[in-house]
This record gives sequence, C-alpha cells and structure tokens, in this order.
Amino acid sequence: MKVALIQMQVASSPAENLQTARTHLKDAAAGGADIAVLPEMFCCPYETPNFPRFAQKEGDEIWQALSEMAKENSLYLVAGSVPEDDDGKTYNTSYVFDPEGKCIAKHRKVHLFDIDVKGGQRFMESETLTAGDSLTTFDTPWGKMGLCICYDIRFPEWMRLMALEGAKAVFIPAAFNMTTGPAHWELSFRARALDNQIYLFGCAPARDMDASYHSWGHSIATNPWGEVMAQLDETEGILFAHADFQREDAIRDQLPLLRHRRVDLYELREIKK
Ligand SMILES: NC(=O)CC(=O)C(=O)O
Repeated sequence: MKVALIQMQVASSPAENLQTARTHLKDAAAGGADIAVLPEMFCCPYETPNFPRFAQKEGDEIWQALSEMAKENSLYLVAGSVPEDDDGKTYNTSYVFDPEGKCIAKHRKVHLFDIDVKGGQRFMESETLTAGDSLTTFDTPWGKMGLCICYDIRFPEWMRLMALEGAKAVFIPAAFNMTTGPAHWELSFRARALDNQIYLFGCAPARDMDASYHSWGHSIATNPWGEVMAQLDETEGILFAHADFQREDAIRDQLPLLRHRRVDLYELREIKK
C-alpha cells in the first residue's frame, strides 16, 4: 500500500486551499499513491474563531470537491480535516473517500486540543469546537484502517482501541506546533506505532511564519517496529511511504505484544454511547 502525505501551505481562502490540494493530489496519483492524506484544517487557517466561520455541512461544496478529487485521481483520500457544521455545533472532522468518490468514513476529533504551556503554545479548541465521541475505522483492499486527528494521538488507549478493532495502519491529519512538535511529534508517532505494532501516517500543514499558529510540519510515516520510515521538514512537499502488512504480521508473530497482554488482570473497552 503506497501512501502520499501532502504537506501543503494553508492560505486564508478555501478555494485557494482546494486548488493547492487538487494540484498535489494529481502529483500523488502520478507517483502511484493508493491512499493520499491531507493535513488537519487544510482548508482553514488554524485559529479558533475561524472554525465556525469556515464550517460547512457534510455534503456541501468542500465535501463535494474532495469527493471529486478522490474520483478524478482514483485513489482513497483521507481528506485532512475541516470544520464541520452540524446543528449549530462545529466539529473538527476528517472524511475519507474511496476511489469512486464515496464517503466511507468520518471522524470527529475526540480529544480537543486545549493546552497552555508556560512560555510556549496556548490553544483552546473548546472555545469554538465540540468534541466527537466515536472511534473510527474503515475498510480498504489492504485491510481495516484507523483514523484520528492530531491531539487524539496523545491518548494511548484510543490508538489501542483502533488496533484492537483490527486497524493495520492509522491515518492522522495533524498540526503540532513549535512548542510541542520538537518535543513530542516523532516520539508520539514512534511510541504509538511500537505499542500497537501498526503503521502510522501523520500529515501536517507546511509551516507559515505569517500565520498565527506555526505548524511543526514534519509529516511522518512510522512502522510497526517503531521506526521512522520517512519524514519531511517544515516546507511544502509530498512524502511517499509504503506499508508492508506481511512485515507487520511477521513482527506481531515474533514479538507478540498484543497477544501477551494480561487481559485477565486489566481491560480496555470502548463505552458505546
Ligand atoms: N493540534 C493538536 O491537536 C495537537 C497538538 O498540536 C499537540 O498535541 O501538540
């Protein structure tokens, strides 16, 4: 399975952002990608007042444009995330489209990014966003995949639940920043990939020092052995990476972490709402 992570610049105009995504998706398809991934909030500068301002309903113009792009390029599209308007609430939502343009999954960011690091990054998604409440996986010809958004990666239980549901890889549109990126980005991807013996693909916006939120960039692919397979710097570009699920199975056979869990002593379960 060949994945293309599209680390694009985010402008203030949704139309411009869609055009940028369209151009890069053509290159991803030409490069042989089976699945292409866009960044968190690729269509809207990452600022809390923008989320309700830019929000659209599922099925509106942005959703339709993304569906067309998946179809035009005949690939699975993990369409980053966008502000979604539903019943007066705004969610940070990621849609997944199949190569026919059908929407096959939708994840609303479950863990809202509310942090205030002394001398560093402050951000309060809960000022304008509502949290989702569902675990998200979807089926592909390569097996079941997981989907979460940025801050969700910091919660090991959430990733473990996706692995226990059978996800062989997890896609993570994300946007760490200049405080947390250098400290925790690569470490989080390596740790979650190793704990769960899965591939992880994180796709971030390119850094824009004129924006109010400075993305760390560094879109990344990690493997089930806990290694970084490839990583970009902060500039715009496409990262191609392969997932080899035979290797994943072999690692799980040789180092059976998931089988060695002592479920007679402890338990992790999803509480269905
Ligand atoms: N932007 C996020 O949701 C998360 C983030 O930047 C971090 O965890 O650090």
